[in-house]
Amino acid sequence: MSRIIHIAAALLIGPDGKTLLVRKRNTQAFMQPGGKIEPGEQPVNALARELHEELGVRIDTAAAVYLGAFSAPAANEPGFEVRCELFRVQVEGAVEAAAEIEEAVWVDRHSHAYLELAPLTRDHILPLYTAG
Ligand SMILES: Nc1nc2c([nH]c(=O)n2[C@H]2C[C@H](O)[C@@H](COP(=O)(O)OP(=O)(O)OP(=O)(O)O)O2)c(=O)[nH]1
Repeated sequence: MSRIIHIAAALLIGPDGKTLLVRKRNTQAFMQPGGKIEPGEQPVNALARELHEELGVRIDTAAAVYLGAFSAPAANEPGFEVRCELFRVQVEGAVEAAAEIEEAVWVDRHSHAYLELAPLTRDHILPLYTAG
């Protein structure tokens, strides 16, 4: 039976409609900003905490739109599945890669073709973004 990692993550949309992907230190694949939900923590609060730690972004949790739960093989932990509570979050100001984020890139519907993507992002979240 596969082991499950529960995360909260963002489909983060910038002022020009592009979406943000991040790559963590010592890893290759780009993925959604976000991270693990701590015991007893509401997913949207986990998301707000992670976005602040990783990108210096403060979000209004009431304005985050819940898009559903999505699962895929975990990118950086072989044998694990990631289960993601996904929220659409609009940001207006600048974002700044911090903590374990090595790189953050804004992509549009066409410009992500050359990036190595985590399965969840590649198979579920970017298709949702592209269709939207
Ligand atoms: N944040 C995030 N993690 C993802 C995505 N896709 C995916 O497979 N994962 C995996 C990578 C990791 O195995 C796990 C998230 O763990 P993490 O270590 O980044 O989370 P965290 O920031 O809470 O870290 P920590 O508390 O363990 O330090 O989920 C995604 O789109 N976003």
